[in-house]
Amino acid sequence: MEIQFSGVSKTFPPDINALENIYLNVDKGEFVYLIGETGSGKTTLMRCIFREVVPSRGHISVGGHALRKMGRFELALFRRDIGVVFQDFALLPNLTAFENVAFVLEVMGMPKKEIEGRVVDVLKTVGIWRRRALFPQQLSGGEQQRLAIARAVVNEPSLLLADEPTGNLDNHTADEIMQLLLDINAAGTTVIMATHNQYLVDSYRHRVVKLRRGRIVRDDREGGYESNVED
Ligand SMILES: Nc1ncnc2c1ncn2[C@@H]1O[C@H](COP(=O)(O)OP(=O)(O)OP(=O)(O)O)[C@@H](O)[C@H]1O
Repeated sequence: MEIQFSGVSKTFPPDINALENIYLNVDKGEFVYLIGETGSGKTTLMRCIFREVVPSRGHISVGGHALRKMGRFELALFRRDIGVVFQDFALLPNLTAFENVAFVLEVMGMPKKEIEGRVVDVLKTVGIWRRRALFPQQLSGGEQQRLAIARAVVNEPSLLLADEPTGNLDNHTADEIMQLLLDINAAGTTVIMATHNQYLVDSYRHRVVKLRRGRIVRDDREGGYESNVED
C-alpha cells in the first residue's frame, strides 16, 4: 500500500506541534524505520496513516484513498487492510492466544472453518502455537509481542504499522520478531516500524526516516541508525 503525506501538520491543544509540514512518499512493499527521540512525532505519524489522528493541515493518501474524505463505512473497510501493533492496542485479557487472533477474523465474518486454518498457520509462524490456550497475562513479554503481531497480520494486510514492536525485549528475541516482520514484508506487505532499537536498525538495513520535533530531518535509503552526514 503506498502512502503519501503532503504538507501534513498536527497541532495538539494548546500548542504542541507533533508534526510539522511532513512530505513523505512510501512505495508499495517498502520497509521503513521511523526513528527519533521520545516525543518527536513517530506515533502521531503512524496514527495519521490509520486515520486515528486527523491532521490540522495537509493531505494524506494511503492506497489511493484520500483520508480526509473518507466516510465511516469506507474507513472501516480501509482499516481492515491495515495491521497495527500499537502499544495501547491491548490484547483481550479474557480470550486465549488462539481466540485473540480468531476474534479478528470472526468480526470480519469469515467462516469458522477458514478461521481455524488461518489462526493455526499464523500462530505457528510467530512461534507461539504451543501457547495457544494461554491467556495474555500468562505469556511472557516476547510472547505477547508475537501474539500482537499474529493478530495484526492474520488478515494478510497490505500495510503493517508497528510501533516499537520490540520494546523491552532482549536482542535475541528482538531479532526473532524482526525476522517475522521481514518475512511479512517479503510476502508483499508494506511495513512502517517505529523504533528506538539502534541495534536492529543497524543490523537489518532499510530506509530510515528520522523525526525531530515533528519534522523529518533525515530520509535515507542507505539505512543505519546514525547518518554519515550531519542531519
Ligand atoms: N492526543 C494527544 N494530545 C496531546 N498531545 C499529544 C497527543 N498525542 C501526542 N501528543 C504530543 O505530541 C508529541 C509527539 O508525540 P508522539 O507520541 O507522536 O511521539 P513519539 O515520537 O512516538 O514518542 P515515543 O518515542 O516516546 O513513542 C509529544 O509532545 C506528545 O506529548
